[in-house]
Amino acid sequence: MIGTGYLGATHAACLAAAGHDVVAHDVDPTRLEALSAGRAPFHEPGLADLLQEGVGSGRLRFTTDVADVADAEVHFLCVGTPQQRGGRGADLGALRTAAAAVARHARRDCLVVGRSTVPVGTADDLLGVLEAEAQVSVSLAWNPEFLREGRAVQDSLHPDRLVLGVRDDASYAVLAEVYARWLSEGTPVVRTDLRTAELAKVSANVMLAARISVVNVLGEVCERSGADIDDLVRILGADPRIGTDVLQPGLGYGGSCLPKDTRAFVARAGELGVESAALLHHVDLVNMRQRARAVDIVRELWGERRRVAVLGVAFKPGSDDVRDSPALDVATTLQRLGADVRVHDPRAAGSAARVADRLSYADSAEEACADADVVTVLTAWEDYIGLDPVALRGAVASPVVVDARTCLDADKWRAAGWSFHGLGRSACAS
Ligand SMILES: NC(=O)C1=CN([C@@H]2O[C@H](COP(=O)(O)OP(=O)(O)OC[C@H]3O[C@@H](n4cnc5c(N)ncnc54)[C@H](O)[C@@H]3O)[C@@H](O)[C@H]2O)C=CC1
Ligand SMILES: O=C(O)[C@H]1O[C@H](OP(=O)(O)OP(=O)(O)OC[C@H]2O[C@@H](n3ccc(=O)[nH]c3=O)[C@H](O)[C@@H]2O)[C@H](O)[C@@H](O)[C@@H]1O
Repeated sequence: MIGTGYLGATHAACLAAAGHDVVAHDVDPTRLEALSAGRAPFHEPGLADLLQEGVGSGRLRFTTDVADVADAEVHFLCVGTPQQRGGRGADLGALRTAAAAVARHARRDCLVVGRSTVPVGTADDLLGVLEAEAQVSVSLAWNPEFLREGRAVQDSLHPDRLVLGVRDDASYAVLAEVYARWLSEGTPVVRTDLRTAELAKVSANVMLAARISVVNVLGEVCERSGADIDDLVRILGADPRIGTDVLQPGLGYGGSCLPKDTRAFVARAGELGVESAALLHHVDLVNMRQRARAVDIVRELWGERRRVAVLGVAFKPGSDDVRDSPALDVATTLQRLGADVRVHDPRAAGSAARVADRLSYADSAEEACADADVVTVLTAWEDYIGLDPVALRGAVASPVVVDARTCLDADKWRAAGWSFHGLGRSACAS
C-alpha cells in the first residue's frame, strides 16, 4: 500500500483483515508511528480495532522505506491527488512519484493498481512512468474507491460495487484473488477498462456534487418564494427515482474530494473539448456561493458587537476533517470581517485549531453561545440538532439563530422565542 491516508490506511487494514499480508508505506513518519501503534490518525469508526488486529497478527506492517515493498505481488497506489496550486486540475505529482518509486524498487513481476481518484487518461501517463523505471514486468490496473469519511471501514468492508479496470485477464485474476472475500460475499463487480474505471470515480463524485447544488438552488427559490424547503425535500425524496439520500440543503459540499474532483473533472473535460461540462462549473459556483450567502445572512444580523457563536467546523458531521470545510471557511471569513467568533465542534476543534489558530474554541456548545449576538449552526452534528432552544435562550445576548444546514426544527426554535434564519428558509416563514 503506497500512501496511508483515509484511503490507504483503511484499505490496508481491511485487506489485512481479509487475510492478506500487507506492507504499507508512507512518506509521513508521524502518521506511520500512529498506525504502527494501532492508532487511527483521524476519526474513523472501527479503524483502530482493525489496525490493532492486523498489526497484532503480523499481517499488517508500516514502513517509511519504500524498498520494503519490493517483494509485493500487488501495489495499491493510494496517495493524494489534490487540486493544483494556482490551477483547477488535479495535481498528479505524488502519484507519479509513488509509481516511479514502486517500479524502481520492484524485485518481482507485479501488478500496480491505481486507487487514487484521477482524471480520465492518467493511467496512460503512469504506464509510461512504470515502463521507464521498472527492471521487472509491471502491469497496471485501476480500482477506484467510493468510501465516505466517517464510514470508511463500513464502506470498505461492504462496498456497493467493486470496479476493476484491467487490460488483461491475468490482472483481473490477481484482483479477483485480492478481493476473493468480497466476491464470495456477493459484492457486485464491474470489470471494465482502465479509462472507464478512472472516469467512474470522478463521475460518481460530480453526480453527488450536482445533486447537492440542485437542492441548494431549490432552497434559494424557497427562501425567495416562501415555499417550505423541508416539505419540498420530503416530497422529492418520496420519488424512488430521486430518493432521500444526499438531499440535505445548506452550506454545500466540502471536504477533500467533491470540490477538487468537480474542478478536476471540468478541467479534464475542457481539455477533451467537452464544452457542456460548463454545467458542472456552475455546480461549483452554486456551491461556493452558499458560503458567501451564509456570511451575508450573519452580517445582517450580528449587530454592533458582532459576537458570533459557530457550532460546527467539520466538513460534515461524523468527521474530524476540516479540509475545505465550508463551515471553517465561513467561520474564518466572519472573523476576517470583524466578528468576535467563538467556535465549538464535538470532534474537529483540534484539527481546526491546527489550521485556524486565531479562532477561539469553546469546550461546549453552551460555552460557545454564551453572550452571543448570533448563533450559527454550520455542521449538522446530532449534538446541535438536540440542543434545547429554551435553555440556550437564557445564555445568549440575543436569541438569533442561523441554521446554515437546514437541520434544526424551526418551529421549536421560534416557539422558544428565537429569531430563526437559514439557508433555504424564508425569514418571514411562520
Ligand atoms: N478521503 C476519502 O474519503 C477518499 C479519498 N479518495 C482518494 O484517495 C486519494 C487519497 O486520499 P486521502 O487518503 O484522503 O488522502 P490523504 O491526504 O489523507 O493521504 C494521502 C497520503 O499519501 C501520502 N503520500 C504522498 N506522497 C507519497 C509518496 N510519494 N509515497 C508514499 N506516500 C505518499 C501522504 O503522506 C498521505 O499520508 C485521493 O486521490 C482521494 O481523492 C478516494 C475515496 C475516498
Ligand atoms: O471521493 C471521495 O473521497 C468520497 O467523496 C464523498 O465522500 P465524503 O467526502 O466523505 O463526504 P460526503 O458524505 O459525500 O459529503 C460531502 C459533502 O457534501 C455535504 N452534503 C452531503 C449530503 C447532502 O445532502 N448535502 C450536503 O451538503 C457534506 O456536508 C459534505 O461537506 C463521496 O460521498 C464518496 O463516495 C467518495 O468516495
